[in-house]
Amino acid sequence: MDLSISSPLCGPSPAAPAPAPTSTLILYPKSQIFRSFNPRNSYLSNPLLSRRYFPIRAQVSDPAVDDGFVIDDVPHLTTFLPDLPSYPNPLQNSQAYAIVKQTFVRPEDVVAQKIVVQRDSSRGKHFLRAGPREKVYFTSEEVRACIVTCGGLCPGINTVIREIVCGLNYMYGVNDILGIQGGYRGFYSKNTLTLTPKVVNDIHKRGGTFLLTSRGGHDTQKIVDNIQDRGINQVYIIGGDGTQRGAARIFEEVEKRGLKVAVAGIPKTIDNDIAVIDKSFGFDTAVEEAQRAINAAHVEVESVENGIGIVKLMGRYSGFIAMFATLASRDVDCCLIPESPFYLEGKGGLFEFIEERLKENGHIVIVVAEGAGQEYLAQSMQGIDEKDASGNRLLLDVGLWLTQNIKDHFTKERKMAINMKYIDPTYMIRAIPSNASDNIYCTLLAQSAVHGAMAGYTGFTVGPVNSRHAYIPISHVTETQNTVKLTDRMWARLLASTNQPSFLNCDESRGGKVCKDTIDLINNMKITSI
Ligand SMILES: Nc1ncnc2c1ncn2[C@@H]1O[C@H](COP(=O)(O)OP(=O)(O)OP(=O)(O)O)[C@@H](O)[C@H]1O
Ligand SMILES: O=P(O)(O)OC[C@H]1O[C@](O)(CO)[C@@H](O)[C@@H]1O
Ligand SMILES: [Mg+2]
Repeated sequence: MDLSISSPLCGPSPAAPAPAPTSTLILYPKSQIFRSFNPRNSYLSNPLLSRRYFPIRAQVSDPAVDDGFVIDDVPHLTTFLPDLPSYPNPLQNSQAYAIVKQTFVRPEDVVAQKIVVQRDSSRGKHFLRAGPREKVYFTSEEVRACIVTCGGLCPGINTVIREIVCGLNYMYGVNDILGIQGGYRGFYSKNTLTLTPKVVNDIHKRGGTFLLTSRGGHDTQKIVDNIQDRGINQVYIIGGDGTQRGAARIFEEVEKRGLKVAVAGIPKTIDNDIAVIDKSFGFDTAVEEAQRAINAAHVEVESVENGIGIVKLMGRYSGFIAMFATLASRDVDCCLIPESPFYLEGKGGLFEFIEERLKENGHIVIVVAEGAGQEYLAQSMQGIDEKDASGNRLLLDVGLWLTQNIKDHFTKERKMAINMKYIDPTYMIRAIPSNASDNIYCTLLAQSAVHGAMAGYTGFTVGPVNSRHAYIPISHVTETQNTVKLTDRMWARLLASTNQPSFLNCDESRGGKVCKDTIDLINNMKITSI
């Protein structure tokens, strides 16, 4: 099979290398795009304009080729429906876009994942820039779109719903939009809602999700059967890492059945545990709301003698909310997160630190992410191995455990009078409407998703990469979870701001196993000093 490509843009390219077992890499002259494509569609007129390749993760196989410019491309409907007609984007007649210098994103516009580079560093991974394209693959009349929200709540979900509806209607003249109620199971167990700009007009002022949500219930076959039976051809899926994994299953089944259905994922989670994107929507609102709880705790404990305030925040596996809320507040003496084990007893332990702070300031505020210390708790509590309907581990309540242990230690062992205040605002910080900046973020996300689906992209998650919205292959968003890196400067900033113990120099007698895991982790990162 002749894999050489003649591309008018850059002249005859060097013969492509022998095809790799899974995908073939086409090497273009310097600074051109490296793409991989499925040998099935080996003919490419001009890869910058043609969509006829199967974009799998591109990898540069020949370091001699130079700058390692790689695109992590997203699937397009014409990948498996090669004869789909395209149409001029109606935005070219839109008065709103009339004076925009460059209305449409060019096919070669990409967003770099790495922006801190050295002169000779590899250019690395790039994603397609989000935004309207010159050509669309749906007429306004043929679009039958649906929106579904899954998983835990997060500020801004209703704004995303609203802006998908308004974006489809105002920008693309789409009038047939369905709301799937109650998460994934709603596809096959609930009636749909008809969504119009009027119906969703003010939902962004309320927290929660206008469409209801759920966990569990993802039955790919039943969901795609329902999409097919209802004649739905655009699916907007708002949810976290679990939801995006479900969206990837739906995309794969749609492609297997050869259906003209664009599947667009919009990442959502209060925990900010989704990889690749800068941060998830609603996160800033949640951090802002957490300030109220931390401030209340600080006021309470500084008004009494030996006041000990504990505030538990969301964060099942990732401690971003606790970390950023601590950094924003500056009234926090110690921040405990799932990624950084801690221990209570003995030298360097939490009890020792609390006593020092009480002597020094007369009060202390501790912020703890709900997922912190779970292994440690399990050693002293009847560990539960229960999971929620989606398979997420159910947590032991670290807030109450910590409160009880601190109270016992100081009143019974140290015979010290303390004033303990425990505040648990977890659900309060995720059930509120999004703030102004998150509302704007949600609007950009929704519009990017609409532009992408109308342009025929599918199997993508949309989100900001270095502040520029991009289309990311869903599978790459769910490959890893976004967690706080103890070796990052941000965590160092936190430790410097609270001056809390690092809890890394402990021995076997005091939960040494937990700390040993951390030391192993740090050693594996080849960190020479703590
Ligand atoms: N691996 C998977 N494959 C298919 N569907 C999945 C998968 N993981 C989760 N889901 C489905 O996605 C939906 C939401 O998942 P989950 O409850 O884990 O919340 P989430 O999307 O991770 O959001 P959050 O973390 O913010 O609560 C559920 O309906 C669940 O059944
Ligand atoms: O929404 P549920 O089922 O109560 O689960 C709570 C979990 O959801 C999240 O808010 C998001 O995953 C976690 O922070 C929290 O642990
Ligand atoms: Mg999740």
